[in-house]
Amino acid sequence: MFGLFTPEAHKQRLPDGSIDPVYKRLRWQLFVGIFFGYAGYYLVRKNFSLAMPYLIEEYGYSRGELGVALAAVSIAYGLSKFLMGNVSDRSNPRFFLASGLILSSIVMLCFGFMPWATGSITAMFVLLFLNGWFQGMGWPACGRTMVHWWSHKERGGLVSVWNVAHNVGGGLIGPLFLFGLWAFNDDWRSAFYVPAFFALLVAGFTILVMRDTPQSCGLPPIEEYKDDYPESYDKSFEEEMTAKEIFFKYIFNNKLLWFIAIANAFVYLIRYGVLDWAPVYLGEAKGFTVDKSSWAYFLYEWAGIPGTLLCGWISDKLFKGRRAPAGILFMVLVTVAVLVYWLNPPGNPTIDMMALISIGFLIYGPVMLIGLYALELAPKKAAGTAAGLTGLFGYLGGAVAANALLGYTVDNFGWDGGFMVLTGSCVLAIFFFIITMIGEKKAYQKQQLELQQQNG
Ligand SMILES: O=P(O)(O)OC[C@H](O)CO
Repeated sequence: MFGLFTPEAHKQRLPDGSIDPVYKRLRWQLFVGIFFGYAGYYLVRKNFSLAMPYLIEEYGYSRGELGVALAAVSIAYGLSKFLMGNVSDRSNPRFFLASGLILSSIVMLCFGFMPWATGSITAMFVLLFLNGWFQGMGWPACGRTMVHWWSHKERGGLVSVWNVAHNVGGGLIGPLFLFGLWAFNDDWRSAFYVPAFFALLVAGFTILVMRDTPQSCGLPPIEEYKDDYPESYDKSFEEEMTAKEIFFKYIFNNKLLWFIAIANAFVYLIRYGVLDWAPVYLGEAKGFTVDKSSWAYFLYEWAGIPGTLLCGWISDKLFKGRRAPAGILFMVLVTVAVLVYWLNPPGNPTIDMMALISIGFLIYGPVMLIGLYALELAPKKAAGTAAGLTGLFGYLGGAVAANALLGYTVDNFGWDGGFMVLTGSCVLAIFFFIITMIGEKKAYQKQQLELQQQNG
């Protein structure tokens, strides 16, 4: 199986006249592959929550027990995005992306068709852990494709458009579940097998459309094609690296990467803290009914789409490709929206909804920027591992804390305590973005100085 992942050998360069049309066609084809591929991953990542009410009713599991099982996804995903990210940096994304999706779908088919799979918390924990692990194969494979096929200057716009794939996939699981209930006589297990079926179709599609590097298709590297070279670029950027080289040369000693990874932990605490607790908070503290809070949940996800696109555009155009200032701007606005969501007295549901939608609109921009920035902070053969490090912090630090720490805080200190944690996270995320911005400026000045010295 691992032979399947081996990066494809470079092919003889195509004649000059074919390079432009082939590059253009393949870039469209690959974008469709990674967009639908990653949306497919979310179909089989977030669907377990839909089955939870039925698991509570039929099997008598407590919320706490299911919460522990669910935490397995975040723990495994955080570890895997980093470790499988490193494997992905040395693998052909055509098969790597599809393999993770197929394996994740198989786990969901087990939940759908094997009664033992939902028969105990241990079985669910193990299966969800496996699912989280396979899920970690998606982002890095898409990242590898983006850094090999789009040049540095193009990536702000590209990554922000690609990034909305996860909102599209995450938003589709609700309607798919309704379709499953309608098509399969109200069988709630369709929450597992219907998205798994669609995810398998997507996996087949990605195998058809995905390719490895431009050189494996007889094309020049993207830097040459677009005449857009990163400052430190040299020929060695085109050679595949060993795991040791990636970790020790480009990841562990990369200070800016560590700062954005820590910022990501706080950003993810807000992303999942607000999202996962929205139905409970709105019901308990603001008197929302279930259907209203489900809508709020859906709108939070889809508001992220225009917000992400706007953030990418602002970062590229207003801040000339610098990521940290756009991150700071959006996080300051997130803080304001979190304060409104917290302090708005009960009885003003429109303001609550507006605040929640604003958080959804604003938070996915920084989420995207951190992923994009990670891709930019390492050479392209180490990009997946770099993004993986931010995922490790985001999920092991942020998402797990969003469930466990927030739940514990709300139990012991009420919603005011919970919102103090969320507001503190906003402030800390901004703080780490500021440190990154200072580092970003220093690195830029150093590069300019080196360039001046080289030129004369
Ligand atoms: O939370 P992840 O790892 O699925 O990433 C979501 C977004 O794509 C981040 O850029």
